[in-house]
Amino acid sequence: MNILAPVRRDRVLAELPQCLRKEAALHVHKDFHPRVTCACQEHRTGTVGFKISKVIVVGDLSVGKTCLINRFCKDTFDKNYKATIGVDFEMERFEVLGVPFSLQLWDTAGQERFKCIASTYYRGAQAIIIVFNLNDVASLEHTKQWLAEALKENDPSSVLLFLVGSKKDLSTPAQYVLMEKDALKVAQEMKAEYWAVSSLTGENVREFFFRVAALTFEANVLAELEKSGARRIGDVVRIKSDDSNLYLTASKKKQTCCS
Ligand SMILES: Nc1nc2c(ncn2[C@@H]2O[C@H](COP(=O)(O)OP(=O)(O)OP(=O)(O)O)[C@@H](O)[C@H]2O)c(=O)[nH]1
Repeated sequence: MNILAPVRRDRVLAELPQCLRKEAALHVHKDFHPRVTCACQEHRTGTVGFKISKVIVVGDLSVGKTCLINRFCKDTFDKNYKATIGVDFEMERFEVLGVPFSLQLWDTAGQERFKCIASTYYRGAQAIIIVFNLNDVASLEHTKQWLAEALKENDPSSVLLFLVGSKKDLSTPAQYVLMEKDALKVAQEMKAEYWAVSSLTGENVREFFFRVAALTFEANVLAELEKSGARRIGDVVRIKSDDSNLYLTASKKKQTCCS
């Protein structure tokens, strides 16, 4: 019995959404990994279509975590601040390369007094979104601490990281350029993919969550193929690439089929 809501037509991904900045991206390939595309075509994605992947959203109080999730999931924006007490979550259903895929987006409290409740929900995340305010440099500085706390509960070698600058509508172009320079450095150090968004105008919000869904899906399918013994020597490995700041890379030999 399928108890999940059907996938909305505007949540269908037939192509890999591109990164915002090549300098700080999880990878810059134009398409999904060929083995992932092939596995989807051949209906060999195992349990991926039935799984729900957990994504946690962390960051300082009032940086705009709730607004970011609400803009994407409900297409709403509330200008009044209401602190998140503990946690809250939203489910989002996608269809990626014809395969259903679900994300559970966990909105956590940034306020110190609610943090200890929130941190008990960090475990088991496949992706961590660390949000800072593009107009508040302290909130960028604090992202390292948020990451460290979230990683205490998760496997740093397999979790996908995203560093998101919020409230882009409040920055002048000149201020934005300066902040982006610092944010790219932080993202590179963390091995996170960088995004800048505005929940007020909606700029980049959909693109960002589609990218999160696509990369989480890709990682899930690759893990599933590996589990089912389909992995070949020289295939996808998670490496640190010093020259290019790319965090996921594929083999030099391009594969045309994954059978
Ligand atoms: N101008 C502008 N304001 C924003 C944006 N995103 C959020 N805000 C405002 O910032 C305030 C805080 O937003 P929230 O989304 O509640 O912040 P939060 O990070 O969830 O806060 P905590 O729950 O305390 O952790 C609210 O008044 C929002 O209206 C944005 O993109 N642009």
